[in-house]
Amino acid sequence: MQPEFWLERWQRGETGWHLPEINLHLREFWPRLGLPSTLQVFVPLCGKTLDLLWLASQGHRVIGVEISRRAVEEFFAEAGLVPEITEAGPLRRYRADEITLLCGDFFDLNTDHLREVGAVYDRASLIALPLELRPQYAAHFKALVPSAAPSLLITLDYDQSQMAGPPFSVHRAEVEQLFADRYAITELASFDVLDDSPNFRRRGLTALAEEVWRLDPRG
Ligand SMILES: C[S@@+](CC[C@H](N)C(=O)[O-])C[C@H]1O[C@@H](n2cnc3c(N)ncnc32)[C@H](O)[C@@H]1O
Repeated sequence: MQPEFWLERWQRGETGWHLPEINLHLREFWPRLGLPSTLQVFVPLCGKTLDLLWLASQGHRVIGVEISRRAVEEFFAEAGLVPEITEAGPLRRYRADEITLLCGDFFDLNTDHLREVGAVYDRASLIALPLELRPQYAAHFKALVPSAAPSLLITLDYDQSQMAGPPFSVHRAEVEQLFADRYAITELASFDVLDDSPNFRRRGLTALAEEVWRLDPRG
């Protein structure tokens, strides 16, 4: 997916992935990771998710990256926060209280941006990327995210021949292929969500699972 695809989706307000509430799986499974609230949490491809606010409410410092300036500015405006804006290399840093959003391309992030990260929450970023880009995403992720940081990952799994993405289907085998060199991977839950997704049913899906993964750094 080219950046223009996402910028146009935001421009046209076609943001069906955006939830009007905190993600239920985040609420349920994040506490099970047992992470100290002192950790900074990285949220890749964050959109304007309210999950950023929930993570901050748990005491975490939060850093997200999002390519759409509209998404970033709407996030702060809708949260009633006035961010301080500074340049951060090719990205633009918006910061208010404990939440920092880097506006720009994930692939332009460098180790300095994520130096303090201690955990990751990824909902719907891996599945936003086409098959050929996911290995690059995972490689860049592993190069930048400090090696001790665990992740909570939320993906979708369906028969990719029934529907073109995004969202793309990511099977267990691919999660393993992308991340098993660095992380022990545990599937925490798999939910049948086809009934919650009439749009995807209309597009031809006969089964749709939402899967929650825990990625723990090895050694
Ligand atoms: C499917 S949405 C998920 C948003 C968010 N994680 C959520 O749960 O609401 C994917 C987001 O990634 C952003 N995005 C896509 N490619 C990106 C890139 N290369 N760098 C930064 N953000 C990107 C899009 O603008 C979009 O907001």
